[in-house]
Amino acid sequence: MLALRTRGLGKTFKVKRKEPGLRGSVRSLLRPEWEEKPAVRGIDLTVGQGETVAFLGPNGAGKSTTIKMLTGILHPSFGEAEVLGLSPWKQRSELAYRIGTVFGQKSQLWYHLPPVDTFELIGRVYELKREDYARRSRELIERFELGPYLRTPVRKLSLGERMRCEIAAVFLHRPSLLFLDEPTIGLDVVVKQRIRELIRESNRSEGTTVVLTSHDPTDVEELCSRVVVIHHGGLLLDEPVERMKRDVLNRKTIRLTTASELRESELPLPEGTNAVRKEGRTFTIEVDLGRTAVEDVLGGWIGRVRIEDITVEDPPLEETIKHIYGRRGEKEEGA
Ligand SMILES: Nc1ncnc2c1ncn2[C@@H]1O[C@H](COP(=O)(O)OP(=O)(O)OP(=O)(O)O)[C@@H](O)[C@H]1O
Repeated sequence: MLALRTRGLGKTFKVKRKEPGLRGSVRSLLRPEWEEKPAVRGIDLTVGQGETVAFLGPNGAGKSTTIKMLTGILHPSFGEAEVLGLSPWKQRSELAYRIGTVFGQKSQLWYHLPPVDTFELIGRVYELKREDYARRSRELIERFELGPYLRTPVRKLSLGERMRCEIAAVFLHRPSLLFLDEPTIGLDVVVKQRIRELIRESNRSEGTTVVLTSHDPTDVEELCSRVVVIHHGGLLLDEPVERMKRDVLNRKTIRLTTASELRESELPLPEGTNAVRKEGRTFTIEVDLGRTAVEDVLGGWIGRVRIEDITVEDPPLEETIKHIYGRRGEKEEGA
């Protein structure tokens, strides 16, 4: 069964054209001129029930606009969408009973109230039967280990504690489709891991469909089986995470600061590595894990290079997307 399907879904915003300077501001106030700004350029997408899909793209790519159309917040300019068999903008309140949304940057809990009060409120808004609400909230409080924070006003909770409550709250009405927008933003590594486990477990035990946006590659790797990349409002890539990992995430970035000035030619770089930047004494080196291992690269420097500092990181998602974009461009040119 399909959780959602879109055909040629798009949104064009009408924005005021503004000329520079004070005179321009006054003119656009008195005699505004409008221009069309395409945000989403016609997306075809299907997501099956129970799938876990990462929805990625650089800032301004059109992710939020797409999610807002799929949740009925925005009316599209063209195209069609069906979410759980409903039209999001025509049957918005019906849909609200069946989906859940978490925005990492915005809280749905009442700031001055303890989470337990918001839970009660959500139970009433979604018209859950008393005994059903009691059973479900008990189960979630246990699973998310919320006991210690339940009666503390939200304003006094740490970000990690609050996010656990946020995610538990969204599961109260048993949504069959979850939209998670940056659910682990700003959290420390341990809390991020716990949040991911809880989302994964809900997907496994309740078959909840998950559509996630995140700038953290670990969220994508650990939570999703499929990745959809949007760029300049259009679909760029739609493939299993495994394949993307093999092709693109199979890289690490090493940042090496040497204790003394070193020319690029003096740094031993084995096959499968590529020095992409040198700023002062800091080199940025990309490692293709399919061709060499990070420890072999580091091993080649020990005793030969005086090292002041070294870090090993995943390439930033923005770079990964640029890499995908480059690869696609090459394919299209070659076609
Ligand atoms: N209400 C609006 N009016 C005019 N333009 C808008 C509006 N909302 C979004 N846009 C524009 O549409 C484009 C897509 O924005 P959107 O917020 O969907 O991107 P995004 O992929 O979610 O980015 P981010 O990762 O930064 O949240 C951007 O160029 C943005 O400036």
